[in-house]
Amino acid sequence: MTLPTGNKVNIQIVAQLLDRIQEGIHVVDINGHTLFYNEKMRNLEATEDMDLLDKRLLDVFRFHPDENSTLLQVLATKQPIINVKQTYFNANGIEITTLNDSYPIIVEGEIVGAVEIARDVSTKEQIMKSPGKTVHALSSFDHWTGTSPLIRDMIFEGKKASKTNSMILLIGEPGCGKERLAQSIHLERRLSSDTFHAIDCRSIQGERLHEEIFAGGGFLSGEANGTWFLDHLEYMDIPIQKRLTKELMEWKKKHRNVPHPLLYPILTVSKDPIDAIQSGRLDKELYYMMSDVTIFVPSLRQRKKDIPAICHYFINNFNERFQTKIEEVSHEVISLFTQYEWPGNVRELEHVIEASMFSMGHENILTFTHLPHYFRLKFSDPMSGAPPLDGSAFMVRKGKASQTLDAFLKEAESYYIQKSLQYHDYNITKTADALGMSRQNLQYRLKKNNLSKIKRSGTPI
Ligand SMILES: Nc1ncnc2c1ncn2[C@@H]1O[C@H](COP(=O)(O)OP(=O)(O)OP(=O)(O)O)[C@@H](O)[C@H]1O
Repeated sequence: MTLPTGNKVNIQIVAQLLDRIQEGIHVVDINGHTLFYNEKMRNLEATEDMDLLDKRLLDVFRFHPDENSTLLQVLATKQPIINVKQTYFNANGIEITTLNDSYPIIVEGEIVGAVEIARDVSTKEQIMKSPGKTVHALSSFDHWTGTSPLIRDMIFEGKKASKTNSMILLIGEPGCGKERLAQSIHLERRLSSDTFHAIDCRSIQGERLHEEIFAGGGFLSGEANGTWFLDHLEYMDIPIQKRLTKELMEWKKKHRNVPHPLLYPILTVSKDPIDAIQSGRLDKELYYMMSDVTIFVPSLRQRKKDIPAICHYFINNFNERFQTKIEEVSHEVISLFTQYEWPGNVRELEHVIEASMFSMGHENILTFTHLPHYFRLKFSDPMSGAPPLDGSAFMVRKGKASQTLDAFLKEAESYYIQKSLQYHDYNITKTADALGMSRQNLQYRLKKNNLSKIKRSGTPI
């Protein structure tokens, strides 16, 4: 049978082809509205379950640390922007690093839109940040920051588990401290530091992972000793999970009554295991076999009370590393941190503190203005008295009849101008430049949208 032809069919063919490739593709029209978003981009941003048509403007607002959206810049300058590295936390709290190329789309000499091509380099980035598998500076239970009941329970469970020889399953969201807990259990068992081996199934897959686990010297080779920390099982291919289940069952039978086994497996899942089983990412047998001793590591949002102590801990660490003398985080920032949901958990907080301290001069108190731009955009300046700018507030309103497109676009314009002003520290010239309009035009729109009184702490615009 020959392929049917026609524009509609051609578009479908191209869309299906683009869904099969390993680069994320995002195409916007001249107004910055999303026209196309391929499968890989949805995976990267963890937006698989979202109706992107409802999220168009939020896609456009996906600003990254210290950078404006490259797609919007290409629309404004009509010039390609190549090889821009962007690191951010996606909707599932996973840290993603991409290398992006953005190009204008030109039709008959006119720019009609822009395309972003994102190469996922997260795995390489993680390997560069943590070379080698053996960790030397391990954290013990004495170094856990936080006193909230959930953390105290977790430490209690961790110490209890370390008195057994059982295999241990840790469940918790990305960045909440599962590896840190595994290290503490390892040290509590009085095993030597250099026998803590970590295998991250997120960065090692296929044949290599198979070798790490089953080949000579590997985890289940019978020659290994110490703690084997097998991280993110839900990323392991199902056939490897099935083989692992069989071999771990054997291991359990053999070691049930051995007082000092050579091997202590600690495994992790960073998703709800029942969801992971239902979505075909976790083998049911493996889960039931390894869940005799299960410890839940709380997310940061479940223990917000610990945020000030964790900030203090990171400030001390980075002071030592950067030779700085930052003393504290302002009350306003602590209050914003407490409102925020932290999808990337303690690791995300660590990144925010690190980036903020990097941007500080001789000040000794970390305030709102030091926070990374992408993070500030999530809130309004606590000093300005303006209400927080929440995209969903105008995008989705329960119980409100749908409005005309015209009314919606007016609201969207007002929202976007406010966001841009905030991003550019309320500087009219920079905001007008970024929006691709003259100062006069921006001032007219501020007036029209009743925004001319918006200002940053005491500075009239
Ligand atoms: N209670 C804590 N006090 C201080 N630092 C912490 C605490 N919990 C976690 N961290 C730090 O947060 C970062 C993330 O922790 P860790 O790597 O253990 O998380 P994880 O749950 O294993 O993450 P992932 O699932 O992404 O591998 C590390 O730098 C760790 O040292």
